[in-house]
Amino acid sequence: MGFVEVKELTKKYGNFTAVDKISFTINKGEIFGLLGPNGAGKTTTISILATLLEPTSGDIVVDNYSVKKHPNKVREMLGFVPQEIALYHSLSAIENLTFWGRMYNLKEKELKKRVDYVLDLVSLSQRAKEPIKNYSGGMKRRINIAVGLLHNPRLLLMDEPTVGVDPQSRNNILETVKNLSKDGITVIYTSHYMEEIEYLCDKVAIMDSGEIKAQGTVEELKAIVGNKDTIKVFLQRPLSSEKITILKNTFNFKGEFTDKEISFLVDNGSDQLVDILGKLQSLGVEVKSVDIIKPNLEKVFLHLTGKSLRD
Ligand SMILES: Nc1ncnc2c1ncn2[C@@H]1O[C@H](COP(=O)(O)OP(=O)(O)OP(=O)(O)O)[C@@H](O)[C@H]1O
Repeated sequence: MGFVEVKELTKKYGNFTAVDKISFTINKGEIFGLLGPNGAGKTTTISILATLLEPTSGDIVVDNYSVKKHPNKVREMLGFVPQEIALYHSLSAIENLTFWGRMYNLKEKELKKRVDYVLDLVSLSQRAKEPIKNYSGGMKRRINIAVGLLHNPRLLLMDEPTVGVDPQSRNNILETVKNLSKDGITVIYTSHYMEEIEYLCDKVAIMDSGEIKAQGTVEELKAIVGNKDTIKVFLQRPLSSEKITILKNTFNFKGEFTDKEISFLVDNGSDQLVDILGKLQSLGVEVKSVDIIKPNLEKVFLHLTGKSLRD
């Protein structure tokens, strides 16, 4: 039994099904990614987990407590970082955090310690006394994350936490999430940025149109498209059909030949590159440039849904 069990979860808004019978399991301390484009149903799923929305059918169980039967028990365990920033702009970071800490009923002595701790975690201790209105969007979002961590949750829900943030804050957020997981906190992270999901997540569910199209580790998902590198060789001159036949007979791995480029699907692109270029040269093929493309979740998404993640 996992720490979080999502069981045939469905959410309808009127006649429209936003989440359609999805199921997944998350173990304690894992970072679980929900990857999908806008409208896939990620926020709806995470809002049900946060006990802000009720499921139409199905259930989510966190550490044996159902969001339907024991929402208060679930709420105690989780920290929620929503997409919208809910901070008082004229107050400082410390004042905002203290306000939220009191909402969580933290005792004053404990509260002060936790405020210092979470500010350090998001690397904003130095700026903590300034009003939030002086902060960049990314810094505000980091304070939002600090709020979600104040009461020491065992499960942290993060809904697209890096949308619209500067690169420095983005890196800080990604490193914070990694460190939380090392401390045993379970994290659910939604995003439409596949690079973040690949970097962070132990397991991933690919969502589209309210459904989970595939789930597993990043490696397992990449294996759906073959888990091979593509070496693209761009040509100086178009190849004759005779030359293409010779090339096809020479290279015994899978490849695609057009008159302007040749793509090879290989196990380890950088190891095979020199050999491939050497063979092409000996056959008189003039090469303009070369690109090695690693398999990624974007390719997997395209393969599963027929569309791009960033449509
Ligand atoms: N309150 C609502 N009433 C009606 N439809 C809704 C409501 N909330 C969301 N939807 C619809 O449900 C679908 C899933 O939305 P959801 O916000 O869960 O997706 P998402 O993957 O989180 O995308 P985003 O990144 O845009 O938030 C969308 O088509 C959205 O328009």
